[in-house]
Amino acid sequence: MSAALLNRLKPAVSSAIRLWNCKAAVIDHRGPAASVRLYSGLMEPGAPLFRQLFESESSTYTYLLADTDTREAVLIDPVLETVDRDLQLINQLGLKLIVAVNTHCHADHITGTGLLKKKVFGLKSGISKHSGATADILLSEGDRITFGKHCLTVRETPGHTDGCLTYVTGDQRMAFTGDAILIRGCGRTDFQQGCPKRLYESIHKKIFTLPAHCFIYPAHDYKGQTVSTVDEEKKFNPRLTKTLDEFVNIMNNLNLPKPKKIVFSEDSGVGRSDRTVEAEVLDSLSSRREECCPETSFTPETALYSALNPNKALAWAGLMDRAERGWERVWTMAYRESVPTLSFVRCDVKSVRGRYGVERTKAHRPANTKDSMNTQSPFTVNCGLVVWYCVKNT
Ligand SMILES: N[C@@H](CCC(=O)N[C@@H](CSS)C(=O)NCC(=O)O)C(=O)O
Repeated sequence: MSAALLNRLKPAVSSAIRLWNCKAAVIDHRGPAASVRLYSGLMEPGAPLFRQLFESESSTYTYLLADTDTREAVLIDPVLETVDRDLQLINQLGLKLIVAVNTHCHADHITGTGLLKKKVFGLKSGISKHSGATADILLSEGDRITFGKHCLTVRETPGHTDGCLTYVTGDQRMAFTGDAILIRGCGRTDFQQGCPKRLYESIHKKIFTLPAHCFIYPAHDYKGQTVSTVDEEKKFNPRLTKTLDEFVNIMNNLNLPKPKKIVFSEDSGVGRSDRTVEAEVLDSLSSRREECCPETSFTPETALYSALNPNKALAWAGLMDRAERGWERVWTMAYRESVPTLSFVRCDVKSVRGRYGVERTKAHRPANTKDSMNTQSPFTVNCGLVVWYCVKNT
C-alpha cells in the first residue's frame, strides 16, 4: 500500500478505532442542545454480552448480561410471561444463567424469578434486603454480583419503593436503574412506600454521581425509548432538573392511574419467599382442587384469574351466592396494601350476616394482618388482590 493511500485512510481508521473504544463519538457544539455529549453504543472488546428484552403488556425491560468466555449469565428483572422467551435466547446463545435479580418488588407485573428457579437448576434469585421479600440473595449497598470476569455492583436507590436497587456494571458503563429513574421521568411515589424526597436524594447521590457517559437502562419505558445516559438525564429530565421542593410538588401531583396490570407481585403466602404469586396460588389451591365448587367450574385456574384481575364486586356477589346455596366455607387470599403480606384467610359462611358481615374465624386470622373482613365488604378495604373459592360442607 502506498504512503499516499495510507495517509488518506488515516482519518477514517482513527475514527473507527475511536468508535470501537466507545469514547465520545460525536460532539456538535452548535444549537441549544449542543452541550449534551453523545456516546457511541458500541461495545469495547471484552465487554459483557448484553441484550435488552421487552415485555409489551407492562412495558418492562429485562436485561441479559453474560461473560462471553465463561458464558455465565445474569438476568435483571425477568417477567413471568416472558420467561420462556428469555430461556430460549439463553439456550441459543449457549449461556449458563446463574443469577436472576430484581431491581425492586414490582407492582405492575409478576417477577419471573420464581418460575426461572423451577426451570434452571441451581439458579439463584436476588432482591434488596429492604424489599420485605425473600430470595436466595438479599442484596444491599456495595454488594457485587459476579458473572465470569464481570460484575454488577449494587447501589441502593429507594424512593419508588424502599427496596429499589440500581445495578452498575464494574466499568460503570451501564446502570440498570429499575424504576428509580426512567428516561426523562422517574418512578412514581404514590404507593408501595413511595417517597419523593428519598427518590430525589437517591437519584442525585447514587445515579447522577456515575460517569456522564454511563448508560441508563430503566425497567420501563412507555414511549418506545430504550436507553439514556447520566449526562442526558441530568440535562433533560423534566422532573430531576428541578429543585427538591419542585420535584416533591411534581411527584405529589402526578395523579397517575394505577398501572393497568397492577398486582402486588412479589412473594406471597404464608412465609414470604421468592416464589411467584401464581406458584403460591396454584400450589395452595390445587391441593384442595377436589373441594372446589364443580357447578361453577371454580378451579384453581379461575381463582388465579380472579387474583390477577380482581373484580371485587363479582367476588363479593359470588361469595354471597354460594353462602345462600349452602356452601359452608370460603377461602380467600387477600393482599393488603397496608400490610404487605398475601395471607390466606378462612371464612365461615355460616357467619355471613346482613349486607357485609363475613366474620373471619379468629383462629385463621394471620397475626400480623389488620382486620378488614368484618366491618365492610372484605373485598373493598385495602385489598389489592383477592382470591377466593368455596368448599363444600363436609
Ligand atoms: N401507563 C402505564 C403507567 C404505569 C406506571 O404507573 N408505571 C410506574 C412504574 S410500574 S409501578 C411508574 O412509576 N410510572 C411513572 C410515570 O411517570 O409514569 C400503565 O398503564 O401501565
